[in-house]
Amino acid sequence: MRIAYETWGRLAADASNAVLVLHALTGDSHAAGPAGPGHPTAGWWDGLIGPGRALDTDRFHVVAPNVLGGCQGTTGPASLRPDGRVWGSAFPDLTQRDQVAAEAELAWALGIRRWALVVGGSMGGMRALEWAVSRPESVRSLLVLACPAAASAEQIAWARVQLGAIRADPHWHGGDYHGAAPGRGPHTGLGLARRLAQVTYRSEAEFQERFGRLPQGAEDPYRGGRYQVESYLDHHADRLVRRFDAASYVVLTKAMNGHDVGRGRGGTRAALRRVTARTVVAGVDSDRLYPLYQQRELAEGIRGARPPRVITSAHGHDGFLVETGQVGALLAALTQPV
Ligand SMILES: CC(=O)SCCNC(=O)CCNC(=O)[C@H](O)C(C)(C)COP(=O)(O)OP(=O)(O)OC[C@H]1O[C@@H](n2cnc3c(N)ncnc32)[C@H](O)[C@@H]1OP(=O)(O)O
Ligand SMILES: N[C@@H](CCO)C(=O)O
Repeated sequence: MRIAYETWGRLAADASNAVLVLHALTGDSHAAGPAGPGHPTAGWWDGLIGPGRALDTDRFHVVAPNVLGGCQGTTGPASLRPDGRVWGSAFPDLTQRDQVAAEAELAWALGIRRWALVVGGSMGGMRALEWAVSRPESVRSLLVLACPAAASAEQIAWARVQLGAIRADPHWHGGDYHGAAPGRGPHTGLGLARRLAQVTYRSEAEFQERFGRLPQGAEDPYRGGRYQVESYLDHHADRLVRRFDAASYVVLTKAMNGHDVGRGRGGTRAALRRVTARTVVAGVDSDRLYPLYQQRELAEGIRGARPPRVITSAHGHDGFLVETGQVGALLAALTQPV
C-alpha cells in the first residue's frame, strides 16, 4: 500500500516531538498550509498548525497521513492493483484497526516509536482512540474530539441512507465505475449522501438562524425554485463530488460503522482501561451526530481523563473544524510541559 502524508516542523534527534493529526471522513493530509496545486483550499486545521500556533511547528514535528481506503494519495478503491487494474469493488472492507495498523507502518518508516500527541476529530477521533487502545505504549498524550467509543445505531442508520443513495445510482456499477468516461461516476448518489450528511454535521438552530425560510436569490420556492438551505446543501454536494471518490466514501463509511473499541476486547470499559495516555476528550454542545453523552462515556472509561470538555458552537458536529480557538486551547492543555 501507499500512504500519502504531509509533515511540518523538524523531527527531534530522539523523535520525541512527533504529533499525529488524523483527519475526518472527507479530509486529507493537507491539514495546514495554503491552497495550491492539488489543494483547492487551505489546510483544514491551518489555524492550529504552524510556528507559534497551538501545534507549534517550531517545537513539534506534525504528521498528517491520508487514511487507508481514502482517495487523496493513499491506496483506496480508485488506486491500481498490482496487476494494473483499478481496485474498484475488489477493494477489501476495512476497519479502523486496519487503518491504524497502516498508520503504525508509516510511523515505523518515519522512525517514530512513540507519539508525543495523537489527535483527531470525528472519524479521525475514532482512529486516535484506536491508537491509544491498541498501542498504549506509542501514545503519550491523546486528544479525542467529537466521536464515540462505538458507532451507535443512529449513526449506522444515517450511514445506511448514504450508502443506499450511492449504490442506487445507475453509474455505481457495483463499485466498478472507475474506467467510465470522466463525469460518469455515481455523482448523483454521492451528492445525495453528502446532502444528508451535511444536515447531520450542522445544527437545527444554525439552519433556522442562517437560512430560515428564505428563498435562494431570486428563486421562488413556490414556482420550482429553491430555499436557501437547499442551495447550501446543493453547493456542498457539488463541491464534494468534484474532489472525492464515491467508492472511498463507501469504504470509509463502512469502516466508521464498524468502529467499536470494545469488540473482541471484553467490551468498551475493558478496552478503554488499556489507555495510558494523558487524555483530553471533548465534544461539541450542538453536535447531533456524535452527542456529548458519547464523549462522557469515553472520559469516564479512560483512566485519568477528566469529564469531557465542551466546545461551544452553533455549528454542530463541524464545530471541531470551525471552532479552532477552542480546539487550540484543548491542544495547549496537552502540549504544555507537565
Ligand atoms: C478534516 C475534515 O474533516 S474535512 C476537510 C474540510 N472539510 C471539508 O472540506 C468538508 C466540507 N466543508 C465543510 O464541511 C465546511 O465548509 C467547514 C466545516 C470546513 C467549514 O465550515 P463553515 O466555514 O461554517 O462553512 P459553511 O458550512 O458555512 O459553508 C460555506 C460554503 O457554503 C456556501 N454557501 C453558504 N450559503 C449558501 C447558499 N445559500 N447557497 C449556496 N452556497 C452557500 C458558501 O459560499 C461557502 O462556499 P465555499 O466553501 O465554496 O467558499
Ligand atoms: N465535515 C467533516 C464531517 C465529518 O466529520 C468531513 O467532511 O469530514
